[in-house]
Amino acid sequence: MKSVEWKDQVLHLIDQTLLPAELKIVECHTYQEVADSIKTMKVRGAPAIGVAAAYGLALAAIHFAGTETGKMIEELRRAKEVLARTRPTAVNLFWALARMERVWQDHRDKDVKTLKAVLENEARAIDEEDQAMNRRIGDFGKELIPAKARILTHCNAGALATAGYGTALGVIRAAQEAGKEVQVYADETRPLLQGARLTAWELMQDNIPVTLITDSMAGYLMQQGKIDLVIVGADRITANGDVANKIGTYSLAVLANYHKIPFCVAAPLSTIDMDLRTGREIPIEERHHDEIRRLGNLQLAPKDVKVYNPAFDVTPSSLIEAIITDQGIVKAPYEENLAKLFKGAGK
Ligand SMILES: CSC[C@H]1O[C@H](OP(=O)(O)O)[C@H](O)[C@@H]1O
Repeated sequence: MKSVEWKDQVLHLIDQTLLPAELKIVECHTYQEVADSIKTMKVRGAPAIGVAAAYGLALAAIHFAGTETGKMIEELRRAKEVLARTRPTAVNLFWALARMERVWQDHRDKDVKTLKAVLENEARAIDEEDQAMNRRIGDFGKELIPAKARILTHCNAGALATAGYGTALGVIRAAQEAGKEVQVYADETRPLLQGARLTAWELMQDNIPVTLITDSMAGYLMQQGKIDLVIVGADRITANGDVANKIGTYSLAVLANYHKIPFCVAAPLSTIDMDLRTGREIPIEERHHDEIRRLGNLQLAPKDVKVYNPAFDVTPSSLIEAIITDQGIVKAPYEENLAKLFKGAGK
């Protein structure tokens, strides 16, 4: 399953706002259409957002009509600003944009045709590398999964949230592929229901046993001894191991800690922001109030009720058992061990 697919210089996206009722592919021919798809959550999930943005810049390059490289770079800078303003929390977006900018800076003395080609190739590389990273995350992470495991996950950190295979769901896939007996509890993940709409759908496509629960049930399942492990994705991890992820993640981490259940995070290195020392510095996206007041056409609350709608929260590294990355499993002390990981990866 490819949430983002580059075919004939057009970006094809699964419109995730329509799942599970409808599997519809939308085409993006311009970087503006990519930016709109990110803002409106047609494509979502930190790695998928980064890959889509990279292809957005490839589209900006391909559709540049001029002949001067300098003018083309000006257009690319404009496209980068538009894409950077779509969503503030997932660092993969800014990581991908910065990587694409390094490519056009390194080739600023080349002709327009060459620059178009190298940028398209770089976006493809980011796509392919993300898929490979997720497989490695799965390979490392499956070692943490017991032979028979009841796993709780939050939101969607699967193939739909990445270039393929998934991060948290990639670990679950790899564990099942290794013959482990996994059973997943997916909480619905209000307000946009990525768990109910996307994770439940995605796991059922792969015949991975999944039970849907409401967000408020997680504590009760833990209290009943029905959860062996919690595993989630991430949108940004800071140098000390604090993790920004979908709103509700912090609550799960506190509950898991209270019940002495391992709480693990799966993410590629492109989600780790070593420029931020702690989670307090992570910009948290606040989304439209109607996402809470309404559910599609259903008015759930008074039209003018006051709303607070942060899309993410920050889990302190003290509540995290392990961060599973494409370069290996990291445990506390996170500041020291994440720095070692980056050094080892030559980053
Ligand atoms: C594999 S990272 C997925 C990450 O992104 C989700 O947020 P959103 O659906 O708003 O893009 C959520 O935080 C997931 O854990």
